[in-house]
Amino acid sequence: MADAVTLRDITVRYGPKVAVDAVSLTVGAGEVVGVIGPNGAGKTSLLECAEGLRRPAGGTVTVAGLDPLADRARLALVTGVQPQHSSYPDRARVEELCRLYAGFYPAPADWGALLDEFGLGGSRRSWATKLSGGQKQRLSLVLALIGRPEVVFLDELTTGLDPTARRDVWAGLRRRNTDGLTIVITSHHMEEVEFLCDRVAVLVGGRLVALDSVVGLVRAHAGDTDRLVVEDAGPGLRRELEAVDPGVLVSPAGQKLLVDASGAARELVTRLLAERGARVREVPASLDDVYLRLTGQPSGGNDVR
Ligand SMILES: Nc1ncnc2c1ncn2[C@@H]1O[C@H](COP(=O)(O)OP(=O)(O)OP(=O)(O)O)[C@@H](O)[C@H]1O
Repeated sequence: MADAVTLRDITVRYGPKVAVDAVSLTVGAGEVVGVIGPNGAGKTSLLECAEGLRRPAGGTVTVAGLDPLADRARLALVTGVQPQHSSYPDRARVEELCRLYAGFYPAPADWGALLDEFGLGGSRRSWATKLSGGQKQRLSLVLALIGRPEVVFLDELTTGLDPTARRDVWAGLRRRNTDGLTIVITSHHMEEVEFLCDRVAVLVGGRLVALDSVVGLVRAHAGDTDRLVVEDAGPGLRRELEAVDPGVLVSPAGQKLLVDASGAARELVTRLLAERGARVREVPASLDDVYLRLTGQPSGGNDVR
């Protein structure tokens, strides 16, 4: 697989602050790569170097065989960018923006169909600035896709989108990826990254601390953190479980309890649950667990699957 994006030893500085510290990352043509990490980890700064929006203090970048800064005009024809925050002119309707963007490219996509696909068909005549946060986010995705790019950079892809819209966006990107689109996303939603990404780069404090498939990351960093789901937990069971050991974490999830326990505490928990006749199943460790391990903080997602 040829590389669509090559970032080699990229360093970004803001004054004395090192925001990205010698990060190397390649993205194969047709691959989907996610960049995750806490706020301020350097994800946007790194992407901006690939998008031709920022000159790194050190390192080299190639995107679709081009130098993003020297070949910016050509790069714009083959890449699409969904920035983290979009701002639109005050008096521009959605359809006017689409028409304007379509005019930049030699063979643009059918933007009416794109608007329909991403749930904006009824908003064609709306002022872009008056759209809701989630609608603005979807418009910026439509604008990123209008030029039929080879590579897209999507910064916080579905932040602010309702669950149905998120799934529509994922499905739309999956279809395009099947047709060859290379996708680089940043996201704080681990479920999204698990669903979409072939490989995941984890940034912490500007450094690349891990890069692998989700399965590889889980195996390397969270192999011993399978969780227990207790079905139909009776009253009082949560307190009993928490009393087993201070290291036991119990979260309520509807009628269920989600239990994190390892080592000796896990054995005690398992015995207690057997004594109480609880129905228990194991959920494999997930990217959430990897994130927690590598960053020391929860990702915000804690779904029982
Ligand atoms: N224009 C700027 N001037 C000065 N410092 C900046 C600038 N942009 C980013 N930073 C700093 O660089 C670091 C990395 O920021 P960046 O936006 O790349 O992180 P991020 O991982 O994308 O964060 P988030 O998840 O919050 O979007 C942060 O400490 C941030 O405060």
